[in-house]
Amino acid sequence: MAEFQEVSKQSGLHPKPAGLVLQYGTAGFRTNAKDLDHVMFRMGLLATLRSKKTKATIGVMVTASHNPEEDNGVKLVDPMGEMVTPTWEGYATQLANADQEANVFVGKDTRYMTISDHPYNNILSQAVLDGVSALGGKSKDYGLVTTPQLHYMVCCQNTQGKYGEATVEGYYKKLCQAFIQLTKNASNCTDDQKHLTVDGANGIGALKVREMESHLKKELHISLFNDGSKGKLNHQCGADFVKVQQKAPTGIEMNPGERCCSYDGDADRIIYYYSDSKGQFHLLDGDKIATLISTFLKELLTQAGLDLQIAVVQTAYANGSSTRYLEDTMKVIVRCTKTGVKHLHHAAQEFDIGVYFEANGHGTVLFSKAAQEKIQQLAENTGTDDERKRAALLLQNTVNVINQTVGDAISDMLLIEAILAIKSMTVQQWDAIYSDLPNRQLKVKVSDRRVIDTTDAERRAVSPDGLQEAIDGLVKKYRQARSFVRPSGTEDVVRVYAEAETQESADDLAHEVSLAVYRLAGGVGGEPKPLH
Ligand SMILES: CC(=O)N[C@H]1[C@@H](OP(=O)(O)O)O[C@H](CO)[C@@H](O)[C@@H]1O
Ligand SMILES: [Mg+2]
Repeated sequence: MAEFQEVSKQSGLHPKPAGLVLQYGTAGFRTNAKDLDHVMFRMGLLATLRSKKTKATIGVMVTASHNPEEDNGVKLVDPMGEMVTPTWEGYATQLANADQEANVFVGKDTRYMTISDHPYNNILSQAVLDGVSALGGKSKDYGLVTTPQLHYMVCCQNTQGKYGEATVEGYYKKLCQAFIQLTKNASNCTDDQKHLTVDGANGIGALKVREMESHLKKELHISLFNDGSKGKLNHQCGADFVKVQQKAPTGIEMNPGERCCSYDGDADRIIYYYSDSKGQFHLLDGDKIATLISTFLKELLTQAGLDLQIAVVQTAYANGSSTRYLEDTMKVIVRCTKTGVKHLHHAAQEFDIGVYFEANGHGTVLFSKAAQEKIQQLAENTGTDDERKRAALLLQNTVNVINQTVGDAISDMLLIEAILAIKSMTVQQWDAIYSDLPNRQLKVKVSDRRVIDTTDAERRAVSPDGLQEAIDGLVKKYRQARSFVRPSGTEDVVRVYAEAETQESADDLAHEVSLAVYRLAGGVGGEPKPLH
């Protein structure tokens, strides 16, 4: 805290001359010495930040080398003595030229609010706001919002309102209007079709979906459970619990055949499920969602006569059946990236339409600028024939119901509900598009998980020696089997994934691969135990 106040106070003592713009050149900033005071101060700040980032000492050299005596300059030196990386040259230019107009939007979820009167989340977001103001930035505190809502606000702001209005009301209006326009195309939609059970994970998503309800004009009837009024955040509920445990969350009432969905704690993931008449639980994960959405989009593109390339981006955790269905039956391009949304998002940007979902239910759809323009032209062109126009309008509203900035449980839910309504599809029919291969995920503790290095989008291990050969040998024993291991990026474990023709085979394979990891990659604690 103290240093930020100091920064703020000090910053006023080193004002930037009005209108002066300098560029980080080949060798740093260089100009007449009288114009460099603010640059020096700010490069001090930048060097401090870079030092913290690299956990190393950073050099600042004040010199103008061979320039005339009245000039001076400054260069930043990176940890290994090399010049500061080019990306940071850009930051340096921006910081030196900043008219103190940093603008930061801050939001928070409901975390800790369930602990009686504990003000933790206020303290934390206030610390962020203080940090921004200490560096002279402007900020806007959105208070309680979902993660994707905050992403949406930032995008609205930086597109000068083209993406939408940067308010929570604006978000509801845009998404719900698009949803209502879409569902107008659902003829004879029954009350059963309009009903959805939502598990809010006792988090921010519950609050926000309730806030949004009036905008839906009764086109969707939501029964909300785990709304935070009594249960604990993410405890025995929420998207991650449902996906990993492959069972229904506690705290909800499920009737056979009824569609249910779960959000996660900050509402950027969604998972669907239902239980059949025999009480058997069925999960519809991110792969099923990606398949439903891409099927819908592909049909609309054909009807609209639009030649746009559509791709689905997955990770190694995608069920093998989903990949096969997408490639062989739907004939769409499928890409596999490393785990982590930033990788999927990046890959999806390369296509006219990129549908990306992690199996755990985090995902969205990206439309290139050109694709959006083509759709809009067709929708607005008066000469377009009726069928093409209808499809183009549906595509346009689909674009609007989607939060393209990031995976968004609420937006994804509205899109899925609209698709099911338009196609008059039950959750069972959706589930029957393809059958998941039984699968199992396990974790193995090792002394240093970095000994495992992978390649081919994490599907093959290149170290330690012998591990991949061992996995290959085990996989051969089972039908329709696949398995891979990778160090988690968020927990101190090695994750093991296996799928096979039967649940028993998937479980056995996962166990045997866990043993191989334990033996070859420095397992700690007791040996992994068989599941049966
Ligand atoms: C198998 C799995 O679900 N992994 C998750 C998990 O990453 P790991 O690196 O596997 O710990 O957390 C990530 C961040 O939330 C999420 O993007 C990812 O999908
Ligand atoms: Mg989340």
